Amino acid sequence: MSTVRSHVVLGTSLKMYFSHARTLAWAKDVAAILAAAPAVADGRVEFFVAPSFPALPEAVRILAPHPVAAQDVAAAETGAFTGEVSAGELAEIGVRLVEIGHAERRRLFRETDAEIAAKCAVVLGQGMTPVLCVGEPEAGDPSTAADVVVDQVDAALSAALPATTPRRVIVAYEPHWAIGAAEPAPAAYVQETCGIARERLLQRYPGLTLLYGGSAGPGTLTALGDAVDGLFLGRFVHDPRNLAAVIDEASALLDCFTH
Ligand SMILES: O=C[C@H](O)COP(=O)(O)O
Repeated sequence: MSTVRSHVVLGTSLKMYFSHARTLAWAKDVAAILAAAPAVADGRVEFFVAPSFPALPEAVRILAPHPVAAQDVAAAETGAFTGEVSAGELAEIGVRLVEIGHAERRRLFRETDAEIAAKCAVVLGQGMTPVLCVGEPEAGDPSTAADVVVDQVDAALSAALPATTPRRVIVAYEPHWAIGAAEPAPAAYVQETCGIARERLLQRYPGLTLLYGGSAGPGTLTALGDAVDGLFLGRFVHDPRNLAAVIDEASALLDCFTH
């Protein structure tokens, strides 16, 4: 497949894997990697990280000017919701993106489409970018998977984002069965699913950025070609050297296109 791209978006969630100390040490290593990458400096490769809530303020400071994301947010704007964190407070401390509807939140915490839609609305209301996670629970065929993706995106965004609003939205396509696996979903499956879904979604969400997530790492971006705008990474960049390898790979793909 040809690689036609001018910009790559890479993000990662640390989920609940790291201690506070390890998160900050990892963020410092990553800040150094980003500072040394020309394609990051000139904006062709964009990178965001979603650490746990307590690490957010320090991560914002360490990784600046690169954006930091929260892994979740309250569906309500404010009030008596013990244990929740509001979109307003996240924006106040410098968070710029918020992950919403991850497979683990849908499955383990029974998060519903209505809650996910409400979270998207409060995040957009605060001027932040939702990183909306979607994907089918079980492996099937790409056309059925694309239906799930389109339905989940519509359920999350159609009320909060009128069709004419060119607001940036990041959709992370993560087949649930490929998360925490030994390897990503087969490239041909992802390419076909994303191709069908993107065509249907772009008409309604012109600011759409489509990422692939699920056991992604070095080699995934090259395998996927131009089917996605980037990757939502997990375990395989816990070692910062692997993140450096993915950034190098993204830079090489961009160089192929621009030279
Ligand atoms: O948030 C990231 C995704 O769920 C992927 O995680 P993973 O690469 O560890 O499977």
